[in-house]
Amino acid sequence: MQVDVDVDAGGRYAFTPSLKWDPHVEAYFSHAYGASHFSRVSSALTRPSSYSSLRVNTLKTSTHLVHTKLLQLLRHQHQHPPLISQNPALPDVLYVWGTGPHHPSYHPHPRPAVPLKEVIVSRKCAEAVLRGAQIYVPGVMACSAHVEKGDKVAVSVAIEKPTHTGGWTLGITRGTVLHGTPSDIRYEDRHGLYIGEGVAFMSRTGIFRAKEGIAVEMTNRVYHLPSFNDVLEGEIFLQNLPSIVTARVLDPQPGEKILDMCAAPGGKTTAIAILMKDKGEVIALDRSHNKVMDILKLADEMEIKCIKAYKLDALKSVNTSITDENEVKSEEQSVIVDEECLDLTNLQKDEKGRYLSKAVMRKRMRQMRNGPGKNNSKGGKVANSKGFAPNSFDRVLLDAPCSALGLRPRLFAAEETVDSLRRHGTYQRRMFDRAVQLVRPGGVIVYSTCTINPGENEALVRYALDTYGFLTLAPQSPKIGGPGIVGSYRIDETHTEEWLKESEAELVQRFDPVSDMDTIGFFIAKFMVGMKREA
Ligand SMILES: C[S@@+](CC[C@H](N)C(=O)[O-])C[C@H]1O[C@@H](n2cnc3c(N)ncnc32)[C@H](O)[C@@H]1O
Repeated sequence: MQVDVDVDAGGRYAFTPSLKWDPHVEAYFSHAYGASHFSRVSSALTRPSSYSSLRVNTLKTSTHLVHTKLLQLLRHQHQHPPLISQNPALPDVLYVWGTGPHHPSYHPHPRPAVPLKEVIVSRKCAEAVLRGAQIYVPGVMACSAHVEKGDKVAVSVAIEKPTHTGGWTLGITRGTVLHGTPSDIRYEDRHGLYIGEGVAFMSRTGIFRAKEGIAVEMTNRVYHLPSFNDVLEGEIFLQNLPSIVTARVLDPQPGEKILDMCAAPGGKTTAIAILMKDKGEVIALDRSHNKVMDILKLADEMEIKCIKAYKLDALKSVNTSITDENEVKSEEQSVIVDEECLDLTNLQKDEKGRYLSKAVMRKRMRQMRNGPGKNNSKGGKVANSKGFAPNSFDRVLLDAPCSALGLRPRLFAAEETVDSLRRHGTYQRRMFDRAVQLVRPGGVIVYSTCTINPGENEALVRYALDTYGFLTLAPQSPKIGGPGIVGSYRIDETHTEEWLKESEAELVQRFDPVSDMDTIGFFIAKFMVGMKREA
């Protein structure tokens, strides 16, 4: 009989990650948070939250009913089912509690002195595994020789390292053989980066030959978070607590017209529509075709009718030349055409019988090809929009694309520099300008991000209030997060980034990964729009 043995000499098989930052970014964040608090934030980011929050689709069911169904399901699946709890401030939300960190014991090879069988996964794969996922084929980078289906394997993570040219790389050729000895690739680097033990679902050869599928099923994890794939589809949505709060802060009312400027995959869009009891109009934009498809799919699953999703660059969302602000330009019908299979040697004719040049033929094919191809587009119908007339929305949500430095668990952050963080800020200000144009006087704008970077949060609020005299910060309900950051930071001789004034700090919500709420890092600001004057 094989026994669990703690093979962990010297903490090699522990999980004790530490997040590396660009030194200038670290200095900037240490100034904003204080060095010791930032060090705790940095460490909290490497762990998943201790619970998953589920938002109930109250159009289809009730929180009580979902609670009962989940209890049954979890009791059926687990010997010690996870705890489920509720927050009185958020009646449509259930928390399902995970456990960890655990210290798995790894099974040694049956023959003494033969090293453990091991698998190294990519950093992104490991982050998903820490959130409860299994290991899929593309995530495996290296594997011991002779791993067979059913073998137990110790799973560690390879994290990016700097290249000579200033970039970052995992530095492992996919398919590398591991010997379990110090001569192995990244042997020292993986010390303290073991995320658990699993059972190989395929042999080593299968793992590197297959294109998809589960490669390793995790059986013994550092963190246990229940997975809700395909569970109560359409009735629940797995969503971070601050995102749930954001939709409530927007406070959409039935019958209103709402714009969600950066909407995919539709978590907040659907939350907004449910709060409106599916009455009114929620316009959801995203610039990616596939992501608009995701919004439509989610709305369909949840049986929500009031959402209209369009593929549109939010920077081009203001159209001063149209009066019918919902006018739709065209519908892209999915046609799957594989360019490589089309014979470009046979010249084709246009509608008037003229021969087309190869360049025109290629362009036409590209336009037709919505199936999986070079643009990776999913098949399906997505509407384009010409944009919307100024002042045409009661409320606008700008859940901006951002550096995402609040997302957890995160095992690598050093790719962001002070310059790249500033570029996010510039992009967000341009988007915010469009939000200001599109909302009606008397309306509301909510701005949110999932980053801990004050340059994308408090600095945006400073820009908004200093640029648009008709905007004021509005109190938020529910208020679960903490205050914003007050002060400024001198980035260089020519540029100082200004954050909030004392009187403004309590009006925004900052979700701190270190706080008792144990959430992702997140920021919400709510603006009331007065009578508009030119900025
Ligand atoms: C933070 S995510 C939005 C998450 C979403 N609000 C939710 O809660 O499910 C940001 C989204 O902005 C989209 N995006 C980025 N730039 C954009 C642009 N210029 N116009 C429209 N969408 C954009 C990205 O494709 C991404 O889906």
